[in-house]
Amino acid sequence: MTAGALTHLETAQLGALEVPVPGYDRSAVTAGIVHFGVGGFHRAHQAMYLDRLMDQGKALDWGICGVGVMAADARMRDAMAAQDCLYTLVLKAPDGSWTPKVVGSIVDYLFAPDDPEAVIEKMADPATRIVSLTVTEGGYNFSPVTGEFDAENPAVQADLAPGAAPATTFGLVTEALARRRDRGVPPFTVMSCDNIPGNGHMAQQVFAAFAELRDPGLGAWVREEVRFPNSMVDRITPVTTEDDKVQIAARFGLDDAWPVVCEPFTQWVLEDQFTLGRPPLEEVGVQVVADVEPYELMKLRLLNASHQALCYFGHLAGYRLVHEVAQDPLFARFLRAYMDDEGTPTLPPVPGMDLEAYKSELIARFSNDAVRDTVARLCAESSDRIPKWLLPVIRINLAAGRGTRLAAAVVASWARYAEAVDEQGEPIQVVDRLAEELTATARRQQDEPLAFVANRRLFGDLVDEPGFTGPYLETLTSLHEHGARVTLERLMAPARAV
Ligand SMILES: NC(=O)c1ccc[n+]([C@@H]2O[C@H](COP(=O)([O-])OP(=O)(O)OC[C@H]3O[C@@H](n4cnc5c(N)ncnc54)[C@H](O)[C@@H]3O)[C@@H](O)[C@H]2O)c1
Ligand SMILES: O=P(O)(O)OC[C@@H](O)[C@@H](O)[C@H](O)[C@H](O)CO
Repeated sequence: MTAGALTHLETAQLGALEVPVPGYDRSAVTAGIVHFGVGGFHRAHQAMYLDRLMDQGKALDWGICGVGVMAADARMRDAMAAQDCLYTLVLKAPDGSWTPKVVGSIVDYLFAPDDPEAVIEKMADPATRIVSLTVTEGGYNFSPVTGEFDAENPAVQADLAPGAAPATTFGLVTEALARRRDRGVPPFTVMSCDNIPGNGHMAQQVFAAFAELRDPGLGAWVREEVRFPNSMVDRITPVTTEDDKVQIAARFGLDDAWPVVCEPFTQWVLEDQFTLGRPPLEEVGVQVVADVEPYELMKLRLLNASHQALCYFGHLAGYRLVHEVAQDPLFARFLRAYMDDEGTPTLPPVPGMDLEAYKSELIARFSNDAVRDTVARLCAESSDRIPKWLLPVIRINLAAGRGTRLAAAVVASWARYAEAVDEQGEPIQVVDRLAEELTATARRQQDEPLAFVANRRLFGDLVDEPGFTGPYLETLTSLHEHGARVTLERLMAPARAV
């Protein structure tokens, strides 16, 4: 198909498209949700669930107004503006089939740096009943060891300065909550959809902490009056590539500035704690439960921790795509061994879940070669991920007197990766807000083997735990002497059946 035959994605062209489009009148949809962090995942997950409801003629007063606060979100602002906030979501199945749908549940997008006041007033509007978040693990601004809000962060300090126009999520949301309180409007619910243990509790803690720094009375009000449901969210959503856009144009004749691609699997487990109601999400497959924690722990310690287990070893072994790693039998055995021997024993019973089937499905999902998720995506921002997903597994197992051999090996693989030079002497681009510090410490470890994990802001007291440092050093030494593949072979010997 030539570029001339493409249909630009916009409202006026919906009738001309051959792919499924919103089956509802978008001009009748009003925003009831303000969402911070409109990236790939939000558009593959929450916005898709709302779109499903709207296709059934429901939840038309639960449209989404997206918000970007980071300078880089200007790109999303422009893409959204150019196509009436419409976008194509493509599910990529392992058999090579692509299932497209034009999603219409996002009806507005505000870029906070352009007009913070518009964002605040949108949230202060009584029509806004939920403010949801996918602002990454780093967006919660808390210490990985103490769990406390980092009030020293310069962006937070700037937002606390008297008379300052808020620029962070904390500043914007808190100002809107303050206006609602002053105007006698009940608060909206703050719904975190990030991969953080106890994401609702964490959101409550950091938003209340920020509000308290602004005004202790407001802090107490936020703690008491605002609801922060916990949730478990799951759908592997890689970064959209230029090739995705080219393929979508070729397969569907669609010119979409920023489509989203993802796996077919999706799961959302949510606590029913909403101050001003919620969309009937259970009607489109969301599991609404009283206690999300078991599901959340299952997902973070099996799926997300396994992602970290595969990415550094995988990169060092020369792989760049996630399915290549997961399809390698040695890696699949390692992942399954981590899940069975170390991840699973830390989990409480998970109601209604068959963990054996869940773990097998995870390996199959990672192996989906259509998704083309990248090892680089999983290696990014490790300092925000490892402390939240993997270190709790190590701590719990140490406290219970169980082994930590495999999880410690994963930490060692991160430490080796952070040296920023691979096994062939080629540079590794470490993407992490702490990259400079991490690489400097990792490069010292040839002489000072525990240098990397001596960073107590990330690892707490683990450096004092022989049950951790023993296997950690064993793997680190092996990585330096024999490389990733041989190290994994040694870790997996004698052979385990997967
Ligand atoms: N991609 C996935 O497979 C997936 C699956 C489940 C959950 N999630 C959750 O969603 C989050 C976002 O993933 P994504 O794939 O959409 O990433 P993305 O990079 O496409 O989007 C992230 C969005 O968060 C914003 N953001 C980043 N830091 C911020 C901060 N400090 N304050 C405010 N906004 C900030 C970015 O500007 C961007 O809009 C993940 O970190 C994770 O917690 C992702
Ligand atoms: O997006 P992050 O930063 O939470 O973590 C990277 C991946 O492990 C994660 O995105 C998974 O793909 C996702 O959690 C699957 O549901």
